[in-house]
Amino acid sequence: MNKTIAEADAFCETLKASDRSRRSDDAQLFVIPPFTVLHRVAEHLKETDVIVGAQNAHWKDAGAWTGEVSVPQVRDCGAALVEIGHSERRTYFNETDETVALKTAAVVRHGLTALVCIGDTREEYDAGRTEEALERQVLAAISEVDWASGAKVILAYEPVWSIGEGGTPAEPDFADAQHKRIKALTADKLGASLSVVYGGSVNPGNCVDLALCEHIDGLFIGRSAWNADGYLGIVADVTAALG
Ligand SMILES: O=C(COP(=O)(O)O)[C@@H](O)CO
Repeated sequence: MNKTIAEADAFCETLKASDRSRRSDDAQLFVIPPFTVLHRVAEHLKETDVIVGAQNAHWKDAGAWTGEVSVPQVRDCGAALVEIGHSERRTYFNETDETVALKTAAVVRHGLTALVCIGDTREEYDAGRTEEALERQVLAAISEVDWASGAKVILAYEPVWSIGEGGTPAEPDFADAQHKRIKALTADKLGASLSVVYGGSVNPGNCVDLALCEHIDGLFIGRSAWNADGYLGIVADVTAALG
């Protein structure tokens, strides 16, 4: 719940003016703005290589669901990707493993990429139940998807204890171990592993160490990327380190 229209415009202008040669052709950038600026940001960035996504979508295509927004609607606004199951949605808006499963299937059904967030709470982490929590969420997220249709699903490991103000960044080795397990689990269930990106207090000081981890396929950045220069700085550092 950040950015006015004017602020989103300024962010996009900086992104468009950025020196493309400072990053590798392999770098895939994405931004996931609020609904209020989704169409505008998608228009701004449509001639660029930056993917634009929505922060949520309902599992039904249309109907009497006042206040909700559907996958066809966000696709109509220019979204190519939809984030599902962020921990704040799970904590404050009663998002469950079941609704995450329905939403993930809806995103895939419409040909968009589902970016599904999973993560252990502080209590689960302290109790040594990280693996169990992640396995439960992964199995739920993939359970309703029609995998025969060329489904595009990316997982985001976002430890709840690492997100936002007061969050503790995960140690790269710890995050890498979770990613390794998640990838092995998806390979076992689907025949090929899903990509897994890491999110939670990613910042200029830890981005390279995280990105260099063998099983971390990308970074999902909040506060350190709200400012376009901060975002581009991390992209430049990471792509330089990855060669
Ligand atoms: O919530 C996220 C991480 O936020 P940070 O501010 O980087 O901790 C993730 O979903 C990216 O928005």
